[in-house]
Amino acid sequence: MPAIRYELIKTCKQSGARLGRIHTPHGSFETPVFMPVGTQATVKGMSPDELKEIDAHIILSNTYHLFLRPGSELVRDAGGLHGFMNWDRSILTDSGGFQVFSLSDLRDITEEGVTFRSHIDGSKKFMSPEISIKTQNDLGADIIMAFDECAPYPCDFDYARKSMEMTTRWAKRCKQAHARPEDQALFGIVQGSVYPELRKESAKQITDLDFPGYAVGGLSVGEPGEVMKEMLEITVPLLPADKPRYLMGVGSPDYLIEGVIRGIDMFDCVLPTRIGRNGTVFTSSGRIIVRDAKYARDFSPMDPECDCYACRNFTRAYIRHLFKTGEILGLRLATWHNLRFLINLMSDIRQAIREDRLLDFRKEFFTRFGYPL
Ligand SMILES: N#Cc1ccc(CCNc2nc3cc4nc(N)[nH]c(=O)c4cc3[nH]2)cc1
Ligand SMILES: [Zn+2]
Repeated sequence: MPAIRYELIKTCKQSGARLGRIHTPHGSFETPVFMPVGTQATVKGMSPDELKEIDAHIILSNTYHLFLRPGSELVRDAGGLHGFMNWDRSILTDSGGFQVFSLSDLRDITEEGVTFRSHIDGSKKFMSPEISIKTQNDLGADIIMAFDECAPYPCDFDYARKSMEMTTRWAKRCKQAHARPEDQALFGIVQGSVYPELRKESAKQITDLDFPGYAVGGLSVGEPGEVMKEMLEITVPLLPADKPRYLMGVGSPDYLIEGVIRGIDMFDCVLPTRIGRNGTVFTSSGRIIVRDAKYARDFSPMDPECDCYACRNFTRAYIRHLFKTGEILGLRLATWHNLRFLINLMSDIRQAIREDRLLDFRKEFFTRFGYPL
């Protein structure tokens, strides 16, 4: 009995996008879905009850951070991530590959694994496919990710090829090391940088290993948006239609819509929570920097069309005041709203798929939000 089951409900006649449902040991949820990021076993500024209030059904946490602090054995002994953070819905953990490359320095990558210095205290650490999987087995997430190398952008073809082939060898080692495939679904990750031939090869090599779901990695790393879309158009059709497809690190409204149109079911990104903490919020007519002086006497909600707690109870003037005075509630309300905005966007996208009008929805949304068509 596999740990998760993907149910394909409908394909949009206008765009080819999919409406689905993923069933996990901690509940099921509709797709396409946006996953709030809770890097260190907490979505910054949000309690589990508040995440449920905004209708979040799956959150992401990071192996790299929890491996360094507090350590996966402590989390295991606390009842895994679900017990430790008291979240009884679904969790996905990233494998640490990307974070090692993006957060720590003094790295040494070998076939065996990666030696790096902790970004916390500079101490020398080592992570391998086996250590990543053992850590994720301890953390107990419903969906875990293969330990991969996310090639830097840009990189030359030869580096990308060598890196992609090592990621495939590492993926095999992850499958072998995985202790509980019936409880935790291990997703493979397709690499290949921005080279079509390598993307096709990686998709074949990774899908030949037969995982319960697949991620498109190596994107949202600084490449032009057009290149990301091209890589999706090449890669996604090579992934099995009866398994979830997850685009890692993507979360701006335009690329959520573009990714769904190209067959992606799952997304995660720190964008809504990170820019929220800096006072930038989404509204139906584009982003606003709510801490700007122009909102000092603006007694309207952040987004008049939003149903969230922050927009129903507070004004831009008040939230600007909270940011200007460094009050924690400001960060929380902006985070709360940005997450609810993206969760509502995914709900609108799912409804557009049901009604076979996702391309029309894109046009309407891009026009109102101020994106170029
Ligand atoms: N604010 C903000 C903000 C900060 C960073 C980003 C880029 C996130 N992009 C990204 N995350 C990723 C995670 C990943 N994890 C793994 N294991 N492998 C990847 O190739 C990978 C690729 C990614 N690309 C986007 C927005
Ligand atoms: Zn709101």
